[in-house]
Amino acid sequence: MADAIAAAAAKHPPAEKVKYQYGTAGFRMKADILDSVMTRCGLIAALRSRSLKGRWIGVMITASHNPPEDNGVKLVEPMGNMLAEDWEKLSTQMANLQTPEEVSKFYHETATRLKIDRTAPARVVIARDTRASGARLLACTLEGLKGAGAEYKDFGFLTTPQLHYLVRCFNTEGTHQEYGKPTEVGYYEKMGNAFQRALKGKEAAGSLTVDCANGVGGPKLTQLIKYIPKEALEIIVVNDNVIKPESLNVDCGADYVKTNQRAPPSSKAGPNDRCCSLDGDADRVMYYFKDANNVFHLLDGDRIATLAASFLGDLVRQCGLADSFKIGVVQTAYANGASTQYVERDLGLQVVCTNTGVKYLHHAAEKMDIGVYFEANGHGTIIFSEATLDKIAEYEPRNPGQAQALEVLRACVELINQAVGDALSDMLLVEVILAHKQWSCNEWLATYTDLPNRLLKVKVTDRGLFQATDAERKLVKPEGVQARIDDVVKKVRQGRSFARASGTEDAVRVYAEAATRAEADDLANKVAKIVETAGTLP
Ligand SMILES: CC(=O)N[C@H]1[C@@H](OP(=O)(O)O)O[C@H](CO)[C@@H](O)[C@@H]1O
Ligand SMILES: [Mg+2]
Repeated sequence: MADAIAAAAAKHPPAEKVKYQYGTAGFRMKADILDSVMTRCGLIAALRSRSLKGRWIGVMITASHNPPEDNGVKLVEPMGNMLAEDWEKLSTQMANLQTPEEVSKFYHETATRLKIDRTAPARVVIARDTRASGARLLACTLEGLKGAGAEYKDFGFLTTPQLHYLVRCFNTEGTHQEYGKPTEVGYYEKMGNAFQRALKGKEAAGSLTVDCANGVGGPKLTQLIKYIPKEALEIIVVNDNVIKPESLNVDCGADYVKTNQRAPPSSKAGPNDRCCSLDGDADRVMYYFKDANNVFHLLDGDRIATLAASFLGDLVRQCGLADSFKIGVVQTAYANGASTQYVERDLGLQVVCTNTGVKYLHHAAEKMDIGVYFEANGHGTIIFSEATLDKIAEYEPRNPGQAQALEVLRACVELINQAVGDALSDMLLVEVILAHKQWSCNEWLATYTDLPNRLLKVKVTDRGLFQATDAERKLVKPEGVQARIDDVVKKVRQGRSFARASGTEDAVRVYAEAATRAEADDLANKVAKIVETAGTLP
């Protein structure tokens, strides 16, 4: 075994002078320096599975919304969650070892230290997005899996959330928590059925145009549509060209729409046409439309969270279960202040703010009966605690009104991907809610008015100097910087601003919002200046 591991690692030596890091979203960088990382992730995935006595672990090869020449890999825990933090560290250590012998030694020493039975079965589910480098990187990963003697199932092309779904299905098969059929078709059937049940005869008003970022979401949505009757919802698929992987995320997709605050230039949507954009691996979704005056409006993750929280709140009340569960909303500091206020004051629900990165939001949501969590950029989902799920399953309605609401609630539980944020599932949920409320995007937009805001990136000598606290809303280091930021913020009406080091890019991000566009821009620029001065070493 030791030799097989070293032999696998020997096939792909690491790139010289590169420091690899399992970051917020796994390893993500230029695809041409990832070969060694993939083989070693294969080894780590096998070891992780052995540490859990052969439960299935997922490996997803993707770089999400990054440019086409990038790629990456993330590992998935048995219930479809993100990799445990101590295993992120082990992955980083493994990726940075130089020789095959060191890799083999590290594998065995880790197994001994963590008391992992090296003869236990190792089982891994693997899939990839549509990037050109994916086939090569898959082969590198398989070498690691074979080197470690793992059993694996290669599902070819999948969206990231589909892979998470499969992992959870395999690990819950035959238990009372059975999540679904562990096949790609099983995913479509589950979504399609739940969508129709949740609609309960309601119809979406007008069609929905979906920009698939020229990524894996395109062909997968085309499959999913076969399970959705056209009378219930007409979906128009655009930017689904996966034959040209160099067009992935280029001038389209959720990140383009969010960053540029505009529709993809290729969009042919007319006034009031409901549109949304997925990202490259279909775990983020952004809604938007142009109003009658051709003004563009974005309905981002905050909007999806508020829409879902208000709908679920209504359903729970209609079921007669209002006193049984507390619904909470989890946001990051990037959530628009108007959305936070809307949830707390208008919906009367609790809001928790966490660090940036979905794993933090997910963990906070796990502590709630029903936890709605979304990043402003459109990544999120809703999770129900086990006690909540049991109660919903066992509850006996007392009248026809309650029975109706309960059916919709149960269908929504099925429709929502409990494992991870899923653009296709989130999108269908939004469609269900709009159909029930008989709302167009205009009514959705009218629930509250976003505060004008600005997000800037500041280059500094060492972003490690910037240390934040209080869900990253305050800087503790460099000393004195927060006081200077507070000083400029307090002069601005409805002003709020913070700076934090990015976890994925070499920069410090500055966010500001205020009563008017001019004030928000001015505040962002002032805070950026403070950061730049503090972060530039003489
Ligand atoms: C402001 C912002 O959008 N930050 C993004 C970005 O993190 P940073 O740590 O800000 O670079 O990438 C993360 C991973 O995709 C995503 O979870 C997060 O929301
Ligand atoms: Mg993504």
